[in-house]
Amino acid sequence: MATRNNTTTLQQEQTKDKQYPPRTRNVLSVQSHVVHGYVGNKAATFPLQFRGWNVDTVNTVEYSNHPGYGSFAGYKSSSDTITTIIEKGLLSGLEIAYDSILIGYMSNIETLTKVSTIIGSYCKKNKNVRWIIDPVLGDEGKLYVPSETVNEYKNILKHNNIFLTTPNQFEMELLTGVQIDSLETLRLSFKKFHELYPNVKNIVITSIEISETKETGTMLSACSITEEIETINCFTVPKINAKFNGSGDLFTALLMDSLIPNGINDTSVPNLAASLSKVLYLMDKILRKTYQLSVPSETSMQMEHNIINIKDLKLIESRDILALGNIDDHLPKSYLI
Ligand SMILES: Nc1ncnc2c1ncn2[C@@H]1O[C@H](COP(=O)(O)OP(=O)(O)O)[C@@H](O)[C@H]1O
Ligand SMILES: Cc1ncc(COP(=O)(O)O)c(C=O)c1O
Repeated sequence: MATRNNTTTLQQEQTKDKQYPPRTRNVLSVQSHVVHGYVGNKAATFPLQFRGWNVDTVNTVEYSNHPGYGSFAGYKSSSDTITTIIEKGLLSGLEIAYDSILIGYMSNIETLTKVSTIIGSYCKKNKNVRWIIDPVLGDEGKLYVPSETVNEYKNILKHNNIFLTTPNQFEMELLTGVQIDSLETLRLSFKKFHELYPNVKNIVITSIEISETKETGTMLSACSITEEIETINCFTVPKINAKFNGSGDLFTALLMDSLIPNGINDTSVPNLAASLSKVLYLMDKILRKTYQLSVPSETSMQMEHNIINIKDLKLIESRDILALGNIDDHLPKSYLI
């Protein structure tokens, strides 16, 4: 009896939905790789696979662990190896139809330039491929790449059709030349971004701290789209008293997942602010779980005024969160600035 009921439910689902089961989407993800831990491709792969993606990973570095540990071993992949794998092996050789291409940490400017040239011409020929760029330049006022890299990202964003980019506050400042220290300058930075890079469709600033947020222990995340450049949706994010390695990489992967249809929700093209709201909700749950499993409660109390560094996301332990459905009633609401 139970079996028959289950079958009926499945049949009902199949007729109700446009496509059942959901379509498996394909992404080419060009990021760093660590043997131990979860940054770069290691932070993106499991969540994306779990949510129905084939994830083809090209590893820009192969490290034992991320450098934030204080010691590590490994190597940077040469730009020739990376470009041969992408161009000769995957795009020309196998002619894989990717839904999206995601680029994150590049080990040097030569790799960034070569990889972007290849992806740029692939996307020109295949207009439905979404190119997603997480520009890795620095954080909290500190540049951690050679300064020429900033100009290279500017060129790439200016001369290609980019589906989504996810700079942090400092990266947005570098790309626009506008220092963000108030809601007014935040708005100005988006205006400048749209003027400089009109072919970038969706833009999200991952985390923003200005004097107002510092007083309230919060951060902001904000987004805007080319079709409505005057509209900036802003979310208040409660700040957890920790610095997480890999959170930006996970964030961009989850946002890509939410924005690219899987056949079930094709009827309503996902909207950027709605997708960002879902991702912020999931990030909050995953980071709180990571904190709770990483920091003993006594230490947590002692650490109240000091920021603790959490080297590894607890991604596997967060699989129930990645599977969450019916979260619409709990999602954070945005406000316009
Ligand atoms: N300390 C934190 N407290 C709460 N949320 C955080 C924290 N750090 C990161 N996040 C979440 O992770 C997302 C990605 O942010 P972040 O790691 O700052 O990106 P990036 O790597 O681009 O600097 C943020 O939008 C936020 O939702
Ligand atoms: C090689 C590499 N890739 C990616 C990351 C993740 O960067 P973030 O912590 O800003 O998400 C790190 C962080 O230490 C890293 O060392």
